[in-house]
Amino acid sequence: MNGQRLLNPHGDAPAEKLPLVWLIGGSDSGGGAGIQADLRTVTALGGHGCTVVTAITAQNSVKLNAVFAVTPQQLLAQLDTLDADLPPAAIKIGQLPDTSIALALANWLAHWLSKFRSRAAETPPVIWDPVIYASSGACLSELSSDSIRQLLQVVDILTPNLAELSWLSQADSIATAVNNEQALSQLKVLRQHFRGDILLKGGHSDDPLRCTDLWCSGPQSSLITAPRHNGEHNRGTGCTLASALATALALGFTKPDAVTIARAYLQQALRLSYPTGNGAGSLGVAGWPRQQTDFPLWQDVTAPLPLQLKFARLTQPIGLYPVVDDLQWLIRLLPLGVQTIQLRLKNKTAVELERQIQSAVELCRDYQIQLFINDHWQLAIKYQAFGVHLGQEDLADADLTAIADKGLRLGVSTHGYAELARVLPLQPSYIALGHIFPTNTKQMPSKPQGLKRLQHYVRLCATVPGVPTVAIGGIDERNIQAVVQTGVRGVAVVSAIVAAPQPEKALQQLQQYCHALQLPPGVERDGY
Ligand SMILES: Cc1ncc(COP(=O)(O)OP(=O)(O)O)c(N)n1
Ligand SMILES: Cc1ncsc1CCOP(=O)(O)O
Repeated sequence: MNGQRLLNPHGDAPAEKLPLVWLIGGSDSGGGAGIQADLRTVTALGGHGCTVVTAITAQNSVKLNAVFAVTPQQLLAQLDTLDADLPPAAIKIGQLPDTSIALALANWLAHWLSKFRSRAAETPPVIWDPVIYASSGACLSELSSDSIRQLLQVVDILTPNLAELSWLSQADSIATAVNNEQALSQLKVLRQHFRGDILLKGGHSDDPLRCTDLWCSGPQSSLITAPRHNGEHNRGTGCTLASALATALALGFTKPDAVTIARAYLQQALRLSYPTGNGAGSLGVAGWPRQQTDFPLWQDVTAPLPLQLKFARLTQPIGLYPVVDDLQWLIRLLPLGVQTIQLRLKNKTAVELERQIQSAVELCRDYQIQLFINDHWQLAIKYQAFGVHLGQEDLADADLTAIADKGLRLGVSTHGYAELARVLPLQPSYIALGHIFPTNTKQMPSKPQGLKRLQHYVRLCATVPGVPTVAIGGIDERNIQAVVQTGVRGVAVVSAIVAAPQPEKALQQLQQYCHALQLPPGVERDGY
């Protein structure tokens, strides 16, 4: 070691406390699964794991020889001790060897969580990976239905596989896929006594090519698909997925983003898996997932995107990208050397909308400027605009096939990993990443992403050739340099130009910081 400390993948201040993740589960003497796999995962993703051991298992890569449950007293001593000094940002539960341990944990957590609720404080998310069988097939958990019901009262996210779903819903058969009738009816039964979210894992489904999981959160269901990894060294996949999920939640990611990160982390770990003994080996450990090929495809069950379409590419670098709400702005700003601009018309009459879009297209054609029309894709097609900018919700309603077939470019808004996993495979003409800083221009349902996350998103998108990135939200002359340094190809601004005392001057000043955006690296030569 050269004395340097490892950096948290999502922070550059190693002296800061890392988010704590409590790992409640069994020890695997072989080191492939259980608390050993959990600890590796939490560390790799930038958290600090604390352990509450529920059982000692004697296992190697071939066989499970014995399970020794701790006593409820030993369990409670560990929980109380951690609670006194090391408060968790998330809790992951794995193996619960018997009913007495499950009940002791459920009661302890119910009491502990009620203290948060009485202060109206947010509770740390509790994730339960309900392991019943080791991958060798040996039984790890024998729980009464009453203890399962009590546990489900204190759990926020459940991560069963198909066998565990059948166990939890007391069905007499195991479904063969996460979204067939059998699985859906078992989920319905489970949801009668579980209020939280479910990540149903499809690793044991009958699809030889893909591994598809189902994320059920409130009324929304999404399919999360990745190529199936057919290697034999796959001990601890469930533990790794659930502890990655807990860590991403502890780091402050939204649930869909945390699920996406966890799935990408697992895919990367499977790709890097290695042999240990004579049986199934262990998963590799490699830190924050960065390659798009490790990220799953995220699809809404009801509105999957048509991924076979080919959108036209940009013809110039994006550069400084003003987003304006009236044609008058185009007339003022176009002569100043803008390469890309967006007309984001809100609250206009139908007649005015059409008039402005038609004039804007003609004007930008004269100046050879890349004009994106926000939302109004029918009018953009009608007047042959350079491109359309759509939000995530708009994607389901718009005729993407017509946009692609008519040669219009497509820009898409994203607000995190799950949305990126949804739209990166679509290969739009650019991807907007927002909002980076607080903004007063638009009420945002999400939190600002900040520069660190922006940097991660930019690097991830850079692994998909020809899809440049644009940063948006709260960008002004105080922070634009730092934004440009993340490697984004465009910087979209609204108020820093249109609310400036001298908009033309503000635009020219901001442009000066964007020179680096004019020099696209070789990989993007086929399309900016
Ligand atoms: C470059 C760029 N990024 C994001 C947005 C936001 O678009 P959308 O999600 O469609 O929301 P509204 O603009 O309609 O409020 C954008 N317009 N441009
Ligand atoms: C439309 C939009 N989408 C995400 S943030 C944003 C507003 C950006 O405006 P500003 O540059 O004034 O923060």
